[in-house]
Amino acid sequence: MIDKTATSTARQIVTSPIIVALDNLTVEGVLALADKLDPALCRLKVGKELFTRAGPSIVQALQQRGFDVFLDLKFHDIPNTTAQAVLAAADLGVWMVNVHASAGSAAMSLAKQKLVTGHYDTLLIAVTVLTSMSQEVLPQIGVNDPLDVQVSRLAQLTQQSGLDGVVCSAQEAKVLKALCGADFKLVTPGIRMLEDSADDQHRICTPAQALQDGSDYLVIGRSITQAVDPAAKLQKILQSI
Ligand SMILES: O=c1ccn([C@@H]2O[C@H](COP(=O)(O)O)[C@@H](O)[C@H]2O)c(=O)[nH]1
Repeated sequence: MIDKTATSTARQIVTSPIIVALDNLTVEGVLALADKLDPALCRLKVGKELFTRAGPSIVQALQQRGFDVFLDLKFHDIPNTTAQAVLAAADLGVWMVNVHASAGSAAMSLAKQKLVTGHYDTLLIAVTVLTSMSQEVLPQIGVNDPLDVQVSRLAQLTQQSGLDGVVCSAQEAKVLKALCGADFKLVTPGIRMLEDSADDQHRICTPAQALQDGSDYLVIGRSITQAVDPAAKLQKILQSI
């Protein structure tokens, strides 16, 4: 087991709300990009693609460069498996980890309880409705309510389960801040500058609008990682907010 005090006390103050999603890159590309970015200006997100390729050592390599890491593995399983996976993530000293809210309250509560009992400071959040999804596709997964109703329902379930916040679209931020309060973190992917392509995202928003509406953290991947000069693109985004 990793000494969690060694990793958690090393955390630095980051004032930027930007979390850069490290997708569509080789492991070497990720490290080269990390070396061009300033840990005071952004956090980094390790998702399923990168973690499956590189494993826990990539988390450590990014932490050693001074970055807070959001481990975005979106655990969705029975309560015991979900909670143990969250604990394993916390043992890596990550700043934030997530589960799917649709795993249910038992899974979310147990995971949070394990973190509290173990005195971990890792934030635990839950995904509501993926930002790539639109109202039209919800019936495919048996949801016939309006999308914003489903997002609010899962956000409230997440809060009642004791978690620190949710992943949602910035389009839902205003409503969720009013519903869940200022301390409940809203982590919003699907962030695009006006000149950016939406790619596979449906519920998108500009960085400035997202913050104005109550997003706490903006997850930005391809707009930065696929830019000719990623550090310059990050600067441009920061200037826009
Ligand atoms: O609802 C969700 C949950 C997670 N994501 C993740 O965020 C990034 C977004 O990347 P972009 O390149 O800026 O579109 C990606 O890693 C997703 O897995 C999300 O988009 N929506």
